[in-house]
Amino acid sequence: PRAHSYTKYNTWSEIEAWIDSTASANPTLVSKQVIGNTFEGRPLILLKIGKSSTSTKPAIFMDCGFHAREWITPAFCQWFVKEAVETYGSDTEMTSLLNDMDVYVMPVFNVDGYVFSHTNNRMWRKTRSKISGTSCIGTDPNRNFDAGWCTIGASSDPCSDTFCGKTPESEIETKTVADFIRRNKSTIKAYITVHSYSQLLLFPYSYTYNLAAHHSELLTVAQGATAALTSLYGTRYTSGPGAATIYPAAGGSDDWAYDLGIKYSYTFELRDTGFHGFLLPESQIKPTCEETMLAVKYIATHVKNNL
Ligand SMILES: NCCCCC[C@@H](C[SeH])C(=O)O
Ligand SMILES: [Zn+2]
Ligand SMILES: [Zn+2]
Ligand SMILES: [Zn+2]
Repeated sequence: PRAHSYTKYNTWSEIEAWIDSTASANPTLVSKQVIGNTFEGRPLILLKIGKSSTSTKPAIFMDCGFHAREWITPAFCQWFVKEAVETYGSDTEMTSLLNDMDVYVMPVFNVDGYVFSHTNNRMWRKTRSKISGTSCIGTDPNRNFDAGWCTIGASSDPCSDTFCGKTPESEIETKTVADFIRRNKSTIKAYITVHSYSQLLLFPYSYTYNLAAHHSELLTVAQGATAALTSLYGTRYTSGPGAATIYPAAGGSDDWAYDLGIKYSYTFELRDTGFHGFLLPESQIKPTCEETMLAVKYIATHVKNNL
């Protein structure tokens, strides 16, 4: 049977096994939490990364695999965890980050969709929920959050790839993560959601063209993060508010987190700009993850320094 590798697109079962082995191999830095189940009954799993402490530390929440076909994103979340456990104690930035904060990493948000994209349809995007009254399957989880829900850049057609759902948080995956973040909103200082592709670093709002209250700080931090990213291999990124930078899109997790009071809320669109698109070759996993680490560490360090 295939083994887990940080430089290949692992199957869900390989990722699940990796989660368990990583947590058990690093008991003082890593703990596993199952926070719920998907529509098809798979576990929704968080890894809590940070120097274990009896007191509650401020935290960052990062998720990958929102959209099934965006395979580079679970690869990045796995890479982040690898870098954290490997460089804690040697890399000063990572060490002070994990001493002072916790990072909740959700390697795969849309587990059912990720499995389906491996077994049936590589280009699948949505969840795999059954919707009453139609044979069409699934909701776009990034249109399903209660943030300007279904007002713009989303569809009320269940057969659309941007179907917003029958109601906000109709998807059990959305509700489970929203509940977790609501429960922990006093400690969660930043929300990062990792998508592909387009090479963008986006921040609120996408449900309106109005600028966020913290627009200037969010832009400055995004520009610093993308400059750090570009410094490694020259990969060019664009930063900006979602509506104007990519397209208007209501119901997004980033807008929802921001309006909940989590100021540092970012959406990444990783490599590339369309040559391979969602089918990014495995040869680009390492460089993509290495450069993205620089951007995520930049944001995390800014958050830590501005607690
Ligand atoms: N909250 C919307 C952020 C901008 C759009 C992000 C992309 C990722 Se594939 C989308 O959900 O269409
Ligand atoms: Zn996406
Ligand atoms: Zn995308
Ligand atoms: Zn190529």
